[in-house]
Amino acid sequence: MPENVTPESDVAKKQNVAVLGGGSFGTAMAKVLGENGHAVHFWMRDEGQVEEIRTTRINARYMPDIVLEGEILPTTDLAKAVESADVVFVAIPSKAFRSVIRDNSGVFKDDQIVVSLTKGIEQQGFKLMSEILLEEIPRCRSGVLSGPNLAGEIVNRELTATVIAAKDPAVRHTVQELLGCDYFRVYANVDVYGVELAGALKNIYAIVAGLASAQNLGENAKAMLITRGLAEMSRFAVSLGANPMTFMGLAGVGDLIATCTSSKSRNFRVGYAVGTGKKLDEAAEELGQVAEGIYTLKLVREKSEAIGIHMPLVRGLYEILYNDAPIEVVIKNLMNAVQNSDVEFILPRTVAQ
Ligand SMILES: NC(=O)C1=CN([C@@H]2O[C@H](COP(=O)(O)OP(=O)(O)OC[C@H]3O[C@@H](n4cnc5c(N)ncnc54)[C@H](O)[C@@H]3O)[C@@H](O)[C@H]2O)C=CC1
Ligand SMILES: O=C(CO)COP(=O)(O)O
Repeated sequence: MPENVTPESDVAKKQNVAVLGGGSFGTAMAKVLGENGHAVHFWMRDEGQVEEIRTTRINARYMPDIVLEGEILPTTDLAKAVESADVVFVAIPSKAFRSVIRDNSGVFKDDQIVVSLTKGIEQQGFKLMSEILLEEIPRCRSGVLSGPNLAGEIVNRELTATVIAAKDPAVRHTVQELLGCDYFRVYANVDVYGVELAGALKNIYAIVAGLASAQNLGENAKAMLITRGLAEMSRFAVSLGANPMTFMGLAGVGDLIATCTSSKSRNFRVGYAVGTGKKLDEAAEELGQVAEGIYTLKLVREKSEAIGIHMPLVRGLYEILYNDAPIEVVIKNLMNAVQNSDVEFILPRTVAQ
């Protein structure tokens, strides 16, 4: 059978799985897994939230209108959740990802499958979540899930596709079997770094798109920003070892489309708020949920300058968010920069002398 086709069944009908993180995306994935007939050990820190889900089957803070069907087992006992599970999904924001895994590294089992759902980059050392898993729990088999996956749509069973990226084919097949259903399709990739970096980088361009929307820029401008965002993020990722073709897939262009065109994206909403004159802190505070792009922007700006990769949208957005640069000045500078190659894998970019 070809590598990219899911075998009949690697996974017995019902599995024990764990979802770590009780926010929007943890809840969305717990819901899919529960509806697919699996026992979901759903870990979160807050005892009140556990009690609420246990008694009402609703995670009121993050998904107030959604009833979680199936065998959902909320708990504050991470060790018990992980020990009970064959496969662990981690939906913890990047800022806390390492500490949660490190503090509990002893409870993971040899060869256990651990899948990151997180779209961010660690502040120290520019580490992606799969790299953190490899460092903290090298005994486990890891994968990353990324794609155009707005949690608020998935919980309403709106048709969605995603990507599981893992080197180990058994990890890819297992995750396809666990999550796939008539509203959720799981495609496979082996370019773990590319898929993961795409998911983190697109958050930056979702902020840009929100800002453009607030400024009432037209459809041409929106298309320009999304496409140049794609050029910029793939240039950066390829320089770090990602496969450029990954950016043509769901985790690249797919996720850019979903988040750059919708106010359902929290990153888009932060950009929109700043575009209407709010300060970044105020916009983030009002959101009340994680917008990873705010932190990713800082790290990518620093990294791109260190390795000499041209990222004008990153630089411009950084100036607006962190140095209070006037939006119209940044736009003017971007529009008057050197007119360069469209697709630089075909025609190399002209580098200014
Ligand atoms: N919401 C979405 O549509 C999607 C989100 N993601 C990614 O999933 C990750 C998680 O995001 P969301 O669930 O949406 O965020 P959220 O803001 O809705 O929830 C974050 C959750 O993490 C918990 N948390 C924070 N620090 C923690 C710690 N130290 N220990 C334990 N729990 C902690 C919070 O209590 C909260 O339950 C992010 O990296 C995001 O980019 C990926 C795909 C879609
Ligand atoms: O990654 C996402 C959808 O694919 C979620 O985006 P936000 O974090 O901007 O809401």
